[in-house]
Amino acid sequence: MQKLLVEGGHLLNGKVRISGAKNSAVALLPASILADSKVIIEGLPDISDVDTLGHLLEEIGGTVEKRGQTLHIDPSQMTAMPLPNGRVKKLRASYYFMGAMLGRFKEAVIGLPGGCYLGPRPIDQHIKGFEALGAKVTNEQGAIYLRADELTGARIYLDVVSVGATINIMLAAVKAKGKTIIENAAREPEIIDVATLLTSMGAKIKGAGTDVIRIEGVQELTGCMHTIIPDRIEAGTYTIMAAAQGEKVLIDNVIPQHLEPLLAKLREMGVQIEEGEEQLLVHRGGPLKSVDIKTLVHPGFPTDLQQPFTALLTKATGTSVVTDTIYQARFKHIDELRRMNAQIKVEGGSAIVTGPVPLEGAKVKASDLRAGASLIVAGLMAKGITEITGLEHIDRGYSQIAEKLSNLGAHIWREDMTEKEITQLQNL
Ligand SMILES: CC(=O)N[C@H]1[C@@H](OP(=O)(O)OP(=O)(O)OC[C@H]2O[C@@H](n3ccc(=O)[nH]c3=O)[C@H](O)[C@@H]2O)O[C@H](CO)[C@@H](O)[C@@H]1O
Ligand SMILES: C=C(OP(=O)(O)O)C(=O)O
Repeated sequence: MQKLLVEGGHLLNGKVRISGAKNSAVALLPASILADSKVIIEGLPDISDVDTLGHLLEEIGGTVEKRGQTLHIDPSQMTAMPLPNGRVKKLRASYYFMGAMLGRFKEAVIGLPGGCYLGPRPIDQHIKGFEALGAKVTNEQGAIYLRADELTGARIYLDVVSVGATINIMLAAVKAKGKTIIENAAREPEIIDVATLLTSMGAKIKGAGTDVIRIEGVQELTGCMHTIIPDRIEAGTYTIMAAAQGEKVLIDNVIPQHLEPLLAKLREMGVQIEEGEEQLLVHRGGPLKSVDIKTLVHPGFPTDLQQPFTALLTKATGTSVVTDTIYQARFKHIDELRRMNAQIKVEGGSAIVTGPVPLEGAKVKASDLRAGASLIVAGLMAKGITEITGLEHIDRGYSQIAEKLSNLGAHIWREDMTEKEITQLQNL
């Protein structure tokens, strides 16, 4: 087991290249199940969620070959192998095996997913969608059993705007008989990316990226090649790091339009940002001003950037109010930031940040992926050394984060934990 050490106070300079999007990758890999021949996905991030999904594809009989950042997936020999336990629990996106296996085999057994604990994360809208398409769905001892004699297109109105439900229903519907309409669909760029892959495979999908998606079922889907979009949350995280501790940082391989709500807030704080076609240049400016943020469904401020942004707000002058309307309890990073001297209180479902305060290095634990990013942002600014444990969360979603930050001039490195430290951590 390892920990991450960050010696704060060093200015960031230079260029960082953004990897492929985690939340696309984790849907694109399961989508390959629907094809009858080889699917090639280029530009994948080097993260443990991708490795885990690759192993799950192998568990059901697929052949998965990694060549650099490209995966060659041969789904032709896959079967409806039940996956009630094991790796499915290591991440959230294993739920996409439900839609993809139901679409191909008309049956699936998938254990309830894991992923970041951000308060309750129900999947009732996924199940409502599968049932509307004709599947019988039961929950037996923590695994979801799905079976259909035939899948038939349906009109499905999502009661909650959900990324996972939108993609999962698309996966199940592309081979259903007739037309499916998903209303009140989520509009994230990752949904468009998955629809692009499915369309290259032969699916007929219109409206991905809007709140009404229309799918005309087809009988066969074939192999294809697809290049993933850049990770807007990773790009946003580095933009926040540059605002926190950068001198002149170029963020490369980014689609600036995907980051508009973040960029607007950073500019409101006084951060100088230049936008190129696929790049952002973040300059060191004067003192930062406090701002309020409220996370919303896309295209609002993304919940996945709330935690790293909260760390940046400790540097801003004044009081900032952070409200997460997607995950009201996504505040596990706050106690850890407080250990580093941050002045933040959670009141009435919002975090209230008072700044500026000089942060101090401390021993802290990442409770989830973006809490980890938040602690790294804080560690870069803090006086002294910050020791971060819980790296398994950070590694789910950030490709080579220590290497990328070291290249920008940060003093950050991994160390093996001693037996004593591991025992102490397990007893926490
Ligand atoms: C793998 C992946 O892509 N993860 C992202 C995805 O998660 P995920 O797909 O799990 O998130 P959803 O968009 O489904 O969740 C949005 C909200 O809807 C609620 N809900 C969702 C489904 C459902 O059936 N019932 C229900 O009530 C959730 O509890 C949450 O409050 O979108 C989240 C919101 O942008 C991001 O934080 C995650 O990074
Ligand atoms: C919450 C996240 O991921 P997941 O849905 O995979 O747990 C995230 O990426 O911030």
